[in-house]
Amino acid sequence: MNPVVKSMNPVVQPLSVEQALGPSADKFLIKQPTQEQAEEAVRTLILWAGDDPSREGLVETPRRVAKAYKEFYKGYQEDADEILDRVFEEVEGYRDMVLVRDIPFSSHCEHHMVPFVGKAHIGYYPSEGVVGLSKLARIVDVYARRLQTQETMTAQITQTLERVLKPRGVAVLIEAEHMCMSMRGVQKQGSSTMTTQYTGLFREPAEQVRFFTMVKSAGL
Ligand SMILES: Nc1nc2c(ncn2[C@@H]2O[C@H](COP(=O)(O)OP(=O)(O)OP(=O)(O)O)[C@@H](O)[C@H]2O)c(=O)[nH]1
Ligand SMILES: [Zn+2]
Repeated sequence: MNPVVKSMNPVVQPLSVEQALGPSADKFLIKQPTQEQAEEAVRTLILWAGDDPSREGLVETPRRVAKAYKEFYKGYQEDADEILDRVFEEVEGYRDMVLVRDIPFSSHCEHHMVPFVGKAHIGYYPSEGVVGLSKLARIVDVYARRLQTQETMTAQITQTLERVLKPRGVAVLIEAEHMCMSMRGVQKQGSSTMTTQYTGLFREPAEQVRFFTMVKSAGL
């Protein structure tokens, strides 16, 4: 039986998309709803699920969900180009591939807002210096913590490295499991999706083989 749902606060209404977007559809001009409006939207979804947002176990949930959203989607507040603004040039002429593999990430697909979780592997051939290794992992998080598809995320990471570092080549491989395919819908647990994007030297098939072999070779 459905729980009895008490009336909700009539004053706070969730912001409509039109209100949030204003006259422009430019996503960077989106007016952020207030915390209260975000919490009200969560209450609406709890009702939609069929539960009572005013019962004890759920009464704090809208506040927690709003807080969690700040974390899940903090990439909108971050600028990937700024993260890469420091290049180390004193590397004794090192010019071979730099590969950071097995960078774990969790993201949310833009179609269902359900998690997809996996690993990113990033390789590049430096031109005028190298970038801090942790910065590559930070770039992954900037895009993972937004709504998008795995393909978009792969392309965005590649384009950012290409634009800012101007390397001789970039290779990005992402493998992930999409909860929208395992927890719901077609319900295929364990299937994974791989996406790749290559630029510069990595357009050569032999370089792609080398990259893939290094990604999949035995670890430490
Ligand atoms: N290409 C791509 N598709 C994705 C990604 N994340 C989720 N999807 C897919 O997005 C599609 C959305 O399809 P729709 O038919 O519009 O939505 P749906 O009725 O929920 O589809 P089902 O998941 O098949 O139930 C699904 O096939 C998902 O598997 C992604 O990162 N990349
Ligand atoms: Zn999905």
